[in-house]
Amino acid sequence: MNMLTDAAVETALEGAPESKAAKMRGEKVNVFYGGKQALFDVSLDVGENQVTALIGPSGCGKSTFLRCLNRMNDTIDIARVTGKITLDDEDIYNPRIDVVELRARVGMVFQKPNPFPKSIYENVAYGPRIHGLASAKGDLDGIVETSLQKAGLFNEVKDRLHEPGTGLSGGQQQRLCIARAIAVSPEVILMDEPCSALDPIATARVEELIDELRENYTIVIVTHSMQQAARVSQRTAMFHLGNLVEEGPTDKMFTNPEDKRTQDYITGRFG
Ligand SMILES: Nc1ncnc2c1ncn2[C@@H]1O[C@H](COP(=O)(O)OP(=O)(O)OP(=O)(O)O)[C@@H](O)[C@H]1O
Repeated sequence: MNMLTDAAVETALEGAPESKAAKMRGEKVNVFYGGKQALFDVSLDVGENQVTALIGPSGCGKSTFLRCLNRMNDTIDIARVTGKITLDDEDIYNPRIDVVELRARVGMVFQKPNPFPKSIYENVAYGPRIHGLASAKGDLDGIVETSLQKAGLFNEVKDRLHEPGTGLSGGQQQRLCIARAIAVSPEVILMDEPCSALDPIATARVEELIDELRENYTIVIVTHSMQQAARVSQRTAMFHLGNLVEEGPTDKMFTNPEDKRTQDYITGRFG
């Protein structure tokens, strides 16, 4: 006899740790900087419309893995990547892939807010303009406004769109960088310690924003803050010395990890 009614199954599934279809997938990824290997056979799925946090002690390879996801490691002469990384099942290291287009689909937000030395408007308009996403000035205005709105910044800057982006506070500058990433309609947003230069209030604002953004985007975030990983992510991946130690639902990783290294790291015994 089937003991579970449909409603009970639904409830059980709702309560189950979120495991979503992979938007991106790394398979046996190795990265070398010259003769030094920084990642060893890392296989990790990035679920669609969720936040995946990459954690682990300094130098364990979190940023290196993140940079593989939009081929930012290509910009480092001595870096060499082997293995396979897919976006919607397409190999992003295939020579036919247009890297500029890839980086529009897989955008990036860096540790230190880095607005261009241009107006707030131009910071956001630049990407859509070079990617030909707006055919008329009105379209571009619309993209700029929507992107700033999605980044939770529009109300704060709507009266000074033509003033320099560098004149904003650190937290506002980081949200401007998020608006700039959103403006080219990415599918995935990579964030490398996006709050490390921000004060607690600006951090809380960006964390709220990350939570809102996952409805429409897939997000991968590198963070040194265990609290941040616990607050914003649904999945967490723990790295150590270039290896992926384990990955799983964030709740489980922080309450009942499988590996002693994860346990030691989250309880502050090393790192
Ligand atoms: N451009 C580079 N050239 C040479 N070695 C590098 C380069 N970038 C990273 N590495 C090395 O690769 C390893 C992994 O570095 P990575 O920056 O990915 O670690 P991380 O976990 O993000 O560290 P952190 O938390 O300190 O930012 C380290 O040993 C680092 O020294």
